[in-house]
Amino acid sequence: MLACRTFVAPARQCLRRANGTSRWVPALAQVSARSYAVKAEDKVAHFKGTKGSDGKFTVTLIEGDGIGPEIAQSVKDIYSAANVPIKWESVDVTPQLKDGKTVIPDAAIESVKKNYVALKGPLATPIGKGHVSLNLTLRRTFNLFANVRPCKSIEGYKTPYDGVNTVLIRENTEGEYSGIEHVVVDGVVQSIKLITREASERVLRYAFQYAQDIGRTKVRAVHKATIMKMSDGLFLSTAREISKDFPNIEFDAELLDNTCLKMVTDPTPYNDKVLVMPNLYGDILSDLCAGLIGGLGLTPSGNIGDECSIFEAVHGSAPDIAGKQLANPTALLLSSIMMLQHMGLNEHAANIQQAIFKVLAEGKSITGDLGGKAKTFEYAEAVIKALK
Ligand SMILES: NC(=O)C1=CN([C@@H]2O[C@H](COP(=O)(O)OP(=O)(O)OC[C@H]3O[C@@H](n4cnc5c(N)ncnc54)[C@H](O)[C@@H]3O)[C@@H](O)[C@H]2O)C=CC1
Ligand SMILES: O=C(O)CCC(=O)C(=O)O
Ligand SMILES: [Mg+2]
Repeated sequence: MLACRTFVAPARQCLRRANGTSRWVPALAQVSARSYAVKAEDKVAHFKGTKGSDGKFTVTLIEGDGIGPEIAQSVKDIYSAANVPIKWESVDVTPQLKDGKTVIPDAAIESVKKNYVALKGPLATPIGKGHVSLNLTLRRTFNLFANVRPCKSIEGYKTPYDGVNTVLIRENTEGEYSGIEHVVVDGVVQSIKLITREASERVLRYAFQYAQDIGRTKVRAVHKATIMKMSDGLFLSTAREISKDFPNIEFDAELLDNTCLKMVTDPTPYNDKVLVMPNLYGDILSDLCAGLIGGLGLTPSGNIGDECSIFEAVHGSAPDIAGKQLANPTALLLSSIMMLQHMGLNEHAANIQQAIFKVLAEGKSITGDLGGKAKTFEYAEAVIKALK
């Protein structure tokens, strides 16, 4: 296994060939089976950002809508207190119209391209008329083909399920979220679910490699190829093909509805697996998983591409609690920890992570979604006090 030793190594050096095949897959910071910590031997992944003369990395920050600015402020305060060598480059992603299409401002695109990594708060999408999802646009713009969504029980925070530790990888660029819709005739609309072998292969190969890297022995494809025989059928047959390149990983498949039933009955049989699935299923199932461990305030994610990666919480802009200091910043913080691991800043990641878990386990300064009374900033202050 290739492991890059320096942040500035050329990208190709930092990619590894997947089991003798002709394709290269990124060797990403990994969520280990026990924590969000990167596996020691995989310390530095394919991150290419460079340190400035002040010893700091520049990271693009998209604060987002609704609760976004409040939870982003918590991250900034905690990072500053923990002396994380990062300079934030805040960008505005207010959508612009160009040739009738919604686009993200060039300055934001250039910032992510330059820095290779971004932390992103939630962006709201209007229902029906209005701009397209900027979240999906960002993923497509940077070809962030895999959305890694781990979900792990928080020690000391009791839910009906103990020891949940699921890892879900969602195809992130096409499927039901391709955005191809049109009116056929008045009263009849058509929405295209686009599945390509190329995008399926890319995310599937990533999922098998990811399972191997974090020491999981099984990959399960979640699908509805019984109904969507061609589209999910292609995803599934591609999964079967790719699995042959990973003889040490057991591969099987499960229908999505059955997965939902089993997950809410007993999620622990999923702890030795990496689940991989088309876009929409991953979106829905990751909210379901969040519900198993205490809600959306707790679950992080990483949108991974060959070049750039964008880290964000699973949740949205939470307009019902925005502007009231009621939001739980843990999900964005844990996303930022995935980001630090991706950048090879593992000691800083470990320090902030232990502080978060300590505060959550103590339960004295937790936010309302977890049954506590702390405001967003009070929780952040408690995390700062718990830093080493
Ligand atoms: N990746 C992104 O930026 C995403 C954006 N969205 C957008 O967010 C907007 C709102 O969508 P909703 O369906 O309401 O989903 P949501 O995830 O924003 O909220 C669902 C529920 O979870 C709660 N919640 C979410 N995050 C929380 C946190 N950090 N702390 C405490 N409670 C939290 C909310 O208060 C709400 O009750 C929509 O415009 C949607 O398009 C939704 C999901 C992901
Ligand atoms: O872009 C949106 O509005 C929602 C996206 C979403 O739910 C997700 O990525 O989990
Ligand atoms: Mg979602």
